[in-house]
Amino acid sequence: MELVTEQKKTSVPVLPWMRNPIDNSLYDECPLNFLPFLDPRLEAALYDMGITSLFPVQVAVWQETIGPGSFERDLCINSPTGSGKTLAYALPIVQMLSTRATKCLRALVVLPTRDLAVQVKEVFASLAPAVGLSVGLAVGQSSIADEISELIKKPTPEAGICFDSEDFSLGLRSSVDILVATPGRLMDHINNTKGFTLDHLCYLVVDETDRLLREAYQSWLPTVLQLAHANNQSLGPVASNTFSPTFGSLKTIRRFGVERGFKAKPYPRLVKMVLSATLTQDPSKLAQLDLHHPLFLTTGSRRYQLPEQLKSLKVICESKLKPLYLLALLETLQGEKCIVFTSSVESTHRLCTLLNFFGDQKIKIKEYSRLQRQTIRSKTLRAFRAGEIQVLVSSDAMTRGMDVEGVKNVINYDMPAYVKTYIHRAGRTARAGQSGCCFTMLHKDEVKRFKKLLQKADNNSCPVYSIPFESIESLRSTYSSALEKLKESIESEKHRKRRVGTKHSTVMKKKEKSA
Ligand SMILES: Nc1ncnc2c1ncn2[C@@H]1O[C@H](COP(=O)(O)OP(=O)(O)OP(=O)(O)O)[C@@H](O)[C@H]1O
Repeated sequence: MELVTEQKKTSVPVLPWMRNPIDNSLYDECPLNFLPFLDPRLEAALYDMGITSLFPVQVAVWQETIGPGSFERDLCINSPTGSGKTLAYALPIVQMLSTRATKCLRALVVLPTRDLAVQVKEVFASLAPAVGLSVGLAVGQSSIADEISELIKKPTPEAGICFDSEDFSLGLRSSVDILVATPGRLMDHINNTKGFTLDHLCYLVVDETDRLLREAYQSWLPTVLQLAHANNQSLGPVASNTFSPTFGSLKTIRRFGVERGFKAKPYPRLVKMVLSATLTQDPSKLAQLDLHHPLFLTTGSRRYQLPEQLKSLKVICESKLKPLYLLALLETLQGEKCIVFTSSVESTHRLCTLLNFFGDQKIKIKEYSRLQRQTIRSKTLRAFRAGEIQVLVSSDAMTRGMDVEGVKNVINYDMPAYVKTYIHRAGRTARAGQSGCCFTMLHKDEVKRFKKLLQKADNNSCPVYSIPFESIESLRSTYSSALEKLKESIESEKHRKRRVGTKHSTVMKKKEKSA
């Protein structure tokens, strides 16, 4: 079995352009006042964000975009969690678009989840207004009608002039220069929103690429590429004067990429930037992105890299006493901000309910999972950011990309099944050069498997973190009553669900009858 896996691993070819990457770690941090070509308005906006220098990956990307690289190649960026990938793409895109005279949708950033998109939009929103650009969000946070009115500007009818509906839709324009979207809502707008067009798109960012490529999401990627490609052709040297009547004399000039082996003939293209802390190397997956002469930027020589300031620790415990070990561990962490990961939404709910039945807690513990409504999730996240909640028990909804200041610890209540999951979960701490700990709770039978998993992230150091025996003993007396309460709570939830289900089906039957 092992042998087969090994053979499989070695038989996957690494794409030639991935063999000689640029190493981000060879760059030093660069103070803003030394960064070449940085627009002074953006420099001021960065200072306002509390940023005084750029991190290595940001300097490397700046070189390849605004610097001598000049956006000539598509960029594939593999860089550890918390290393600052968002600003690495946001800053050059905003700077490039700062000279645009007319508003239309030029940059599209796609992310896998709503919370992540909201977070990234905030980074753009801290920069873009400084140079007169607007940023929109298409994630389904508000109603589609509200979203459309944020994204599309209607023509203002002049006094005495009456538009018929066709004229009216011709006058629709984008209200935003940059759009941050999740694939589902993006497709809704592509398919249904009048005036929404990718005709003028110059930059496409696919963040958390490996996650987004795993899911087809109504073929969002081929659709975006096809729409952009169709426009590329209409923007070709011959047809470069043919533009959508919507924009009158407005011309969209894309970057002119020079394809090697293409007789150095320039042609307009959509610039792509794809990023992850665990970027796929699978040629068939990367082929979906249709990259132009891609340049690979990675950090260090290893495929996967954990943040430098991250300490990995393991807690060995008996399965049936695991909640007690967790509580005792949380006690030793003394209310520091902490995320506890479980393997499913159901176990997240059960564990969080159980922990709260222990009573007499000095720390506030809340659940965060896809089972919950978005409004509840957003409220929980806000409270966690504000420090009103100290512990989040989370399913993998929190695993990728989420950036919450001051998270000191991550606890894997259930051992992650894959190294990529370990990397993304652990990466919620030790961000932006800060220190942090990732504890993994293991039964002794899991220790060997976990060691192998960590080795894939080149981590051979994961000492045991001991929980004092007395701490466990002191919790035992409340354990059985907490378990009893959990059982009752789950039962009553089941009843409630059944009642709601019956009520719903009675209403449906009545409706059918009256129809
Ligand atoms: N140049 C900088 N100076 C100080 N802080 C920075 C800088 N760049 C980014 N940060 C901060 O670092 C944190 C991590 O950044 P970001 O979320 O972009 O990381 P990431 O590489 O995308 O991580 P992940 O892979 O987990 O998504 C954020 O809080 C961000 O504000």
